[in-house]
Amino acid sequence: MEDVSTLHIAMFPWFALGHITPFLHVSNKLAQKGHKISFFIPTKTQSKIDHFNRSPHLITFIPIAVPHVDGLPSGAETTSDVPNPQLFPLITAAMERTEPDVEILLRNLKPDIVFFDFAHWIPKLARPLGIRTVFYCIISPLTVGYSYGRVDFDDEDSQISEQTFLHSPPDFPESSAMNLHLHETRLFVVKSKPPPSGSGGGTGRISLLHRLNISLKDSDALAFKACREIEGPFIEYLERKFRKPLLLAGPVIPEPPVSTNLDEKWVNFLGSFKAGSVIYCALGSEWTLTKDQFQELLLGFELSGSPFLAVLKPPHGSETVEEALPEGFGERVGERGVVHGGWIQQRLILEHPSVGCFVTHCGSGSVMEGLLSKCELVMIPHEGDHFFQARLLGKVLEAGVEVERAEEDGFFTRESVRKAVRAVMEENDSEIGRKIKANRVKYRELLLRKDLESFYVDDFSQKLKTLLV
Ligand SMILES: C[C@@H]1O[C@H](OP(=O)(O)OP(=O)(O)OC[C@H]2O[C@@H](n3ccc(=O)[nH]c3=O)[C@H](O)[C@@H]2O)[C@H](O)[C@H](O)[C@H]1O
Repeated sequence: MEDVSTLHIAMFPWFALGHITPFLHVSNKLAQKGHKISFFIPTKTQSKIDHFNRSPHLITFIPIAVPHVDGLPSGAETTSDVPNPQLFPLITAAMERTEPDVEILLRNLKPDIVFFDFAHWIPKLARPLGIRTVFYCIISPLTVGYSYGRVDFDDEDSQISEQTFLHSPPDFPESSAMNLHLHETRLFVVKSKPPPSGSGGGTGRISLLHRLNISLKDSDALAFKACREIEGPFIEYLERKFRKPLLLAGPVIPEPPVSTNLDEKWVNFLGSFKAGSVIYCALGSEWTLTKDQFQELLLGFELSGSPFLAVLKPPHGSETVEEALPEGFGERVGERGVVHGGWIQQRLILEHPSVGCFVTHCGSGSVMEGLLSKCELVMIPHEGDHFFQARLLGKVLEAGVEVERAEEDGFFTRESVRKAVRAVMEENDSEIGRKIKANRVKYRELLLRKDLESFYVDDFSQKLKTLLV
């Protein structure tokens, strides 16, 4: 019988840094168990993540040439290389065109297993080659459980509307807490419909949710970056839905940053405030606010009375964050607040003792970093999985507060921002605040438990081996 003491695993994540990076984090954990990894990566993108590779002797990057698709900026490889989300379908189309190269690589490299996510055609390529396929999902089981099976993609007449997504499936855990708001459902409608023609053609015109459904159905096994201690009921829900192995990689806590040096500018700024007093706000790598929401958010921080550091892209229609600031804002907040338009060392900022509150869009990376920090959490979810992460943190785990928004258009006001921030920062003054703080401490301790991560990585590694038997 074949020796399965260690495996050769190929990784083929969706061409977005929010996916490539967590695929590399799980590769690091698997390499610690001795598994060899061939990591398929768009050629120029490799330099952006090289520094996360903790086991270069076991993790080899395999460059993938990304074909040009009309309408994409020259050289664009991932979603972070395009100026707006309307161009994401073109990235999808470019990924589809790598299929012949991926097939040759799989044939030549002969891995035991391939991990993939949105490239729904991987099982079809891999099966004849005797390679097992794992749909590795960096978005939560909760999100997948809520979204799966809502639309019959084989029925061309299937009607898709906001109502399709408004309520949880019948037997869904915590169903009333999970129901989406009307403004949130629209995004799911968009993600259910094929992108418009002129989006690269071919299978690039399969909707994102359709892709997800095919991947879930056709793969040999499902695997999630998740743990039962946090998402138990939702994991059990998926186990009931899919009669195939469901593996858990655990929280997959990224290794600490190599550099321990926070830029001096931020050391000086944060160092001038007392412990736990500063609000840090960042909305991930993809979200650009409208100008009025950009201003409401900042006015909310101003009203809160706390010092703040807001890391935001210039809003739509503005070249810089400075030109978009509310009238008289700089004079009023003075040294108390900074609005920064560039990239920042988020993990180091969150570790700074002066930072007491993290206002997050609930991207999966930021949620984990927030839970691992000592900060209180305020959630302003932006899309897809963010909504569910926000409900999970706010309503199920009761470990943070979500900013209230208008049902119809999702608009949040300065007052709703102020209210959420004050609720967590003055936790000692209210029963709800005290409960949230206690829960946040509980989940931080849980995630930092040494045996939690090692249990999941060991178990994940073992169960992957059984897929070969
Ligand atoms: C497809 C989508 O990718 C999304 O990525 P996004 O960048 O929005 O958010 P994070 O996962 O928090 O990832 C953002 C990452 O960037 C880091 N960072 C951010 C801003 C900054 O100034 N400096 C930093 O170091 C941050 O620390 C985090 O690790 C999400 O996954 C989402 O769940 C998924 O659906």
